[in-house]
Amino acid sequence: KKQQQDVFEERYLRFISILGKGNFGSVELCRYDPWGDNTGDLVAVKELQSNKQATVTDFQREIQTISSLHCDYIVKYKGICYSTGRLSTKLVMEYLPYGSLIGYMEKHRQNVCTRRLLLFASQICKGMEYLQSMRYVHRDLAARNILVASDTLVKIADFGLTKIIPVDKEYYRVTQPGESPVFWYAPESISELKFSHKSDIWSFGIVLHELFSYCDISRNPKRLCIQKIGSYVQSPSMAIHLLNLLKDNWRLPAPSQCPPKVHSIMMQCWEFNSEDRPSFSSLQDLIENSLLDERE
Ligand SMILES: C[C@H](Nc1nc(-c2c[nH]c3ncc(Cl)cc23)ncc1F)C(=O)NCC(F)(F)F
Repeated sequence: KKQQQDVFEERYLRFISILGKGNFGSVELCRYDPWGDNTGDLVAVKELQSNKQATVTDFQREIQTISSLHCDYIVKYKGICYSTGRLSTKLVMEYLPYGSLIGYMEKHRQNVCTRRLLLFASQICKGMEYLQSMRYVHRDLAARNILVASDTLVKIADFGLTKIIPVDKEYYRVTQPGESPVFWYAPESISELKFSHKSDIWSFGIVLHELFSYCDISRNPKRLCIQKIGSYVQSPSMAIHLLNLLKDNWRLPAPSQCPPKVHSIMMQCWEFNSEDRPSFSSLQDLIENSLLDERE
């Protein structure tokens, strides 16, 4: 069942640095160096922080999910490492040296043009189209979960909240509200905890807004919503306030210098009724069409 290259021996995993902390795990930069001469590959190793049973099964599901995905626009699974000491499993993935999209934008925003933003958008859309073809709902699509592989390639990562849509249904209903901030959630996810390909589309619209805001922290979705609602409001009533705003047809304001066609794509992703939202394949065409405009 586990091909040989899937198993990484812990004694050859050399810790280098902490890359970041996710929902319930942390990701470390390591070198897998069986020859002990620093010629081994750099890898990203995710391990569970807390060993609460719920998260162990969630982590097993995350490993199951990412190991089943084979797409240029999704971070690659490399294998697992059975940590004897910690009695835990570690997830070994490819290491993307350009880091998170948010960090990349902070550093390079001056020379990222509209065409490159649209290229990144179209790659995320292709990754999501593939995910949908496997009947997965990501449920946490956000710029913080996009990695940069090179100046011209981004990949979707972090499948900690990803679920499979049952064959007889169009959506997945979670039992308790998740950790992910509601500012990326479709209305039906806030009000009924329903997640579907169409709720991923809503989140894609939010990611488009983040891209065209160059992931500027001062204008991120959470900040803009809280400014509108009032910072005195605490969650969970924050969710209700946001839901009422969305019902009243308030939406995130267009980012400055955002091409009108791109803003119109965001607005289509943010149709209140999920069936009025575009599919990832039609989104692909809308983005390619905007890309053509940018060429003229
Ligand atoms: C918790 C971890 N956080 C971070 N990871 C990296 C990173 C660089 N290069 C990487 N290569 C492979 C991986 Cl899996 C991560 C990184 N950089 C900064 C981080 F804060 C993470 O997984 N974040 C989700 C996502 F990967 F989508 F960004």
